[in-house]
Amino acid sequence: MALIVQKYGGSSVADADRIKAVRDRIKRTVDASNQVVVVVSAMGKTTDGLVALAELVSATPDPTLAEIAAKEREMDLLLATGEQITIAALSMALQAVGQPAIAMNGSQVRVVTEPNHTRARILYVEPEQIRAALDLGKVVVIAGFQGVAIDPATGLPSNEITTLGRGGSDTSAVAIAAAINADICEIYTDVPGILTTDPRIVPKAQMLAEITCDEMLELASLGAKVLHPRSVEIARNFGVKMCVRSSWLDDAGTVITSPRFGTGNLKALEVNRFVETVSIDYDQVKIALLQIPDRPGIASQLFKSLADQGINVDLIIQAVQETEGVNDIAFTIPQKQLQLAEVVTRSLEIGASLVTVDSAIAKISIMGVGMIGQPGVAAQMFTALAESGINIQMISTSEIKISCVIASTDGEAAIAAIQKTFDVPVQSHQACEITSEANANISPVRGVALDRNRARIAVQQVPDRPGMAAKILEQLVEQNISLDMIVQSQSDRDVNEIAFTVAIADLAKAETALKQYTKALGYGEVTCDADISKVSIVGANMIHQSGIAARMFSALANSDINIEMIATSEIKVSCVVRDHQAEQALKVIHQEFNLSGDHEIEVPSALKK
Ligand SMILES: Nc1ncnc2c1ncn2[C@@H]1O[C@H](COP(=O)(O)OP(=O)(O)O)[C@@H](O)[C@H]1O
Ligand SMILES: N[C@@H](CC(=O)OP(=O)(O)O)C(=O)O
Repeated sequence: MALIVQKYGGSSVADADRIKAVRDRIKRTVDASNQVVVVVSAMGKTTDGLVALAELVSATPDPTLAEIAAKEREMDLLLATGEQITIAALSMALQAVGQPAIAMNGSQVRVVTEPNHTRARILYVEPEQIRAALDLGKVVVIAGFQGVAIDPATGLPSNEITTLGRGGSDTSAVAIAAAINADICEIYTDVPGILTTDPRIVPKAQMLAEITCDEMLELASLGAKVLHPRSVEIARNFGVKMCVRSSWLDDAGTVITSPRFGTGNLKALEVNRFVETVSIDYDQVKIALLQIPDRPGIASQLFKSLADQGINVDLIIQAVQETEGVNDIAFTIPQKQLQLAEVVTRSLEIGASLVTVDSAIAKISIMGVGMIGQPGVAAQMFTALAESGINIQMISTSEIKISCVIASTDGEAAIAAIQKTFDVPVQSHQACEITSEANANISPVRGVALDRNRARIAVQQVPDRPGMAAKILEQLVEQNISLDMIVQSQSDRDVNEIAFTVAIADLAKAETALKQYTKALGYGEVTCDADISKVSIVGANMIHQSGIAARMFSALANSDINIEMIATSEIKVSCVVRDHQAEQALKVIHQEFNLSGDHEIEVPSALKK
């Protein structure tokens, strides 16, 4: 007998017929001698409807931060009703066919969360009531996406309802699976599994039989909404076996593979150690091209020429410039390839006003899956460096890694400062091999993701001195705003631009918070742009092959799509493009890496509209 958690998303329980179909699958699973815990989302687009209702009755122009915060408690009460409808209906449906079942909402189970409304993290899940109901032969049907806040004064659960953030019921399911030590957590949705990209945009996207947690984390956090990234993080930390399947089909789906056994603390499910290691790499040189024309094809020409010479580019950063029509691009490469890279870069006629080379640099990185959605971690890192008087020259972030380029003479002090702040071991840096034979056959790009829910904020004329990045981020951390793709441009002046992307929903709050401190912190204009999208490629094997980013940039350039921001990590490359070109961007990149299969994927919930 296996203990199985099955999660059904909104599309799988959208109406009475779908609820009955789900009921039948659950019954079959129980009849095959398994114990089943079911986690469900709100029916269809119910949550969207509730959000729209809140907007209709309470929207105010230019809300203050206090007004935004005041609404969040009621918002949670409202949104939590969606899942409550589904649990009651599904439990009744099961009982009607003779299957004992009990419906429980997040506070009845005691899915205990931080006291943060609208995006609470799960602290722990009490397993006792679930186990007791299972022992009575019942199917336990639990509302996903919601919990009950801890009371910080007593350390006990309060009566305050919280929600986990949009898409959060995958996270509820995996957290519950970890807490009850389930054999597997199955995520049922409207596609056959994880595909190379969203089949609603590229119908011939291909199924992946397996995907690693690391790849899935990046894909999910870069916009593949099929899984909530925090659910993958918990699966990885706790060694929860996980798969994604269609609730319309009996196909096996995609298995999410985890490289290690779980070591997490069940009393701090989503608030484990955020940062796992720190590493420093002195074998890097920074090349910056300043004030190059902002038009399609520039990045592609540059990185293609470097790739043609076998130069393995590590960090690439392209940031926004205060001057219209020009950009700065900076990148790092291994020391031994400097001479060649310099010749290539200087011989290109792409109109850079200046090419600078700095070989006295080091790249310091912190890593950890727990960093996802934790706005405070980057700020803590930048503060640790600032307090030691260390200036950050370049920043690049991914969901699970933050890298800063600093002067190599600051290397030891930087490691000491970060170890003190995060209490983490130093991981020796492993230089990456260029195209090893063993890896040559595995596709370097496994998936392409699009995130249309992001907006870009650029803070201009930031004084180039220690502590500025940290101070800027702290304003956002205070508002609990998660940001990603933080890029700080290289500059020949004594000011930098710091740009990042935030969820569109957080844009007004972020803008208000940052504008409040313009004078006090001495930076220039804060500009916001909600008309952008982020398109990314992901693949664990990318690091072993040079020229992958160049191919992505070329595909975009050939379609006349301008790249407005670039950020890379070992396993992903992300580009910001204009929103109206976003789908086209995704399609041409998917095609460039030959990711399409030979038949079209059906998305049953999309057909119904
Ligand atoms: N790489 C991908 N693989 C599979 N589905 C994807 C991918 N990227 C985006 N999607 C989208 O995710 C959708 C499933 O997520 P979601 O709508 O949240 O499902 P549910 O209703 O089950 O919670 C799919 O219908 C598909 O359009
Ligand atoms: N109903 C919530 C939670 C959720 O996870 O939904 P779904 O599984 O349908 O993405 C939302 O729409 O955000």
